[in-house]
Amino acid sequence: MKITSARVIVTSPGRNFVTLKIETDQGISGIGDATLNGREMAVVSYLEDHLVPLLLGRDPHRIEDIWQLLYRGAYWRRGPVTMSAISAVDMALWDIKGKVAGLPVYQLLGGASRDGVLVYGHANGPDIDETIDEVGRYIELGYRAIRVQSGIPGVKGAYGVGRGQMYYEPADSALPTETRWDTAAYLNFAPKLFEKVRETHGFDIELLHDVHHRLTPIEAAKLGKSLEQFRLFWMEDCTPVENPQAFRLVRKHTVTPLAVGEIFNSVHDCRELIENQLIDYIRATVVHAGGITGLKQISSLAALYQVRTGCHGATDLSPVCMAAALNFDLWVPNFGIQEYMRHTEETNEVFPHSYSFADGYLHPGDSPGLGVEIDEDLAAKYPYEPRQLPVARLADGTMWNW
Ligand SMILES: O=C(O)[C@@H](O)[C@@H](O)[C@H](O)[C@H](O)CO
Ligand SMILES: [Mg+2]
Repeated sequence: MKITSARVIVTSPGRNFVTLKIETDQGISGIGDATLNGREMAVVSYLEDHLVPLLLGRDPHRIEDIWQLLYRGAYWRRGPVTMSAISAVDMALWDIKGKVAGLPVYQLLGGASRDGVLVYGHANGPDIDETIDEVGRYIELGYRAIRVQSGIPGVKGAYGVGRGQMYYEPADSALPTETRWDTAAYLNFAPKLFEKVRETHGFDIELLHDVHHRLTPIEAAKLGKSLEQFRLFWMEDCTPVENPQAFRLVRKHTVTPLAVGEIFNSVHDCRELIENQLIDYIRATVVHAGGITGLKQISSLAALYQVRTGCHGATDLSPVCMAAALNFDLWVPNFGIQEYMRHTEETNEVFPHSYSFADGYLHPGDSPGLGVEIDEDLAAKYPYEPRQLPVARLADGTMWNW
């Protein structure tokens, strides 16, 4: 079997997605997600200019060998652009292997370890009352785990608060939107938010919260401590992770479980946090961490330390990534939870898929391969739109972490 073509498709049904399609001499094709939010075209160029020529004529069954070729062969290892490109190739090859075998990819990985994949949805609102109503709506929809984010009085553009219901799209304009950040206001507000959510909705539902890199380690420790009584499933990205040792300080002060890793792109980024048991959930995901092959390396290391997976699943990860993540999640022994931010109808039409939601769980379905396709005619109707993620500044104008 030989790869005869590899094409990059950029489409923007509400937001930008980059998809790689690999075709073979046996008429079987596979697709992979290569979306890097706000930096999409860098990955398009990496794929078209540097990887596609390397793929032509190769045997698509040699997934591991091609992964090693692209990883080692670049000389310049790792980094989000390189690893998103490698991820797309890896996903497309697993898709092809599944289609040849006539099996969903989770069967090739070792089969299902569970009946369904526990997911968490996003409830958010401009203030506490509306956020609490949103949590109620998610409970009615059947969710068992819900991420809660709310607007904060005096903070312009708090992270995680959407402009409409169900969909949250932070990359909202061609040049970054400027938001404000106020740590003191947030630290006062967050415990009040969770107190009200627990008061209204009780303790039977799992609650999660994303701090989105906004705090220093000691502030993060303080927040974790003040939220302990509300028994969060996790507190995410509580402080920037360039220095993993910062998490020692957080850990020393709180038993609120910690989740990190949505911006990681290799097992090496995860190693120090995992080996020192500084986190409870690793958030690396298929599209940014080297595909299913990269994620297998990460989850195997994590399993040794009882760290569980909690793959990133925001809407900037396309349904192709979601399908791959769900095949991985259904198999991976040390699964924790999967993020599930719903895509818009337009996006779902461009990427028809076999995964489905019921009772708080997603299932990848049993279509051969990843269980997702791209409707290329429809995709062509939504041209690329330059969009970047927002930035955040403090009240005095100092640049902060968005
Ligand atoms: O946990 C999450 O889903 C996030 O932190 C994302 O919304 C993140 O901001 C985006 O994926 C950035 O592209
Ligand atoms: Mg996050």
